[in-house]
Amino acid sequence: MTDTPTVLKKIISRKWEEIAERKALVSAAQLEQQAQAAGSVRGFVQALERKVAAGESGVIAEIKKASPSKGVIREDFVPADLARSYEQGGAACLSVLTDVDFFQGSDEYLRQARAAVSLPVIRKDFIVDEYQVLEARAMGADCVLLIVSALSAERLRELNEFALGLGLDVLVEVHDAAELELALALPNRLIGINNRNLHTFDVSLQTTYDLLSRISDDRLVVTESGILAQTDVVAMREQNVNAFLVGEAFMRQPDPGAALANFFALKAD
Ligand SMILES: O=P(O)(O)OC[C@@H](O)[C@@H](O)c1c[nH]c2ccccc12
Repeated sequence: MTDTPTVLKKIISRKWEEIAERKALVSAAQLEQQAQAAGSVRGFVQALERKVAAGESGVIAEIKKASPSKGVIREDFVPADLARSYEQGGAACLSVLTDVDFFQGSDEYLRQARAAVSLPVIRKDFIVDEYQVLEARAMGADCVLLIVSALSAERLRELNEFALGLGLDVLVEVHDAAELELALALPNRLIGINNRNLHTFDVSLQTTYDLLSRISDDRLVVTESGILAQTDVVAMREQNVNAFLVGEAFMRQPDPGAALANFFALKAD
């Protein structure tokens, strides 16, 4: 019996080809020099902490043109304008998709977005190799995403250490209890719970609620994907989830930053 490749598996196998193509153009040694020459990082975790400590929501606002499940999400796509709009709307951080083949993203979008604002930025991609972490640091990212379901336990630990060693923050993303165990074995402050299953694309906010009780207060939980309405934000905040990663709901609005401000304009009582 052969397994039907899930979307995540297709993306990962293409990722290895992409890495080989890129290594042929820029060696790891060259990239290391670029990473060393990159300026200082903007504290990604710190920016979220600051919002949450002030009783506000820490919002990671995503710049995403398209996705494999939704196709093109936004036609009018100028990363620097989107970044400024998000900053004005009160985002704590930005997320920029850099995957080319499945999300129509680009490294250049990350550079353009970051240069337009003073917010920290996460490179949103499918990281499986140290080379991509070096790329992230070299292109100016402040944080990287590590998706537990895309990695072995050992690779997760190695890539995490490598990223932290370069001064990057890391958002470790989980989707179920087994993945969460692996994430909790790391010292990281941030735990992302992806409400979207990357194998099937099913989305349920229940994913976050189900995993919450297993996570102690020394972690900062980021609920990711499928936050579509202010009622979702209210429900999450009632469970003491105060950090959010939101893309599509903002990207579909003419003014994404204004949408963010509306979504999160909640009186803390
Ligand atoms: O557009 P949404 O449903 O608000 O989701 C944003 C973000 O969580 C989603 O893009 C995402 C979360 N983890 C990922 C991993 C890879 C690619 C994309 C993602």
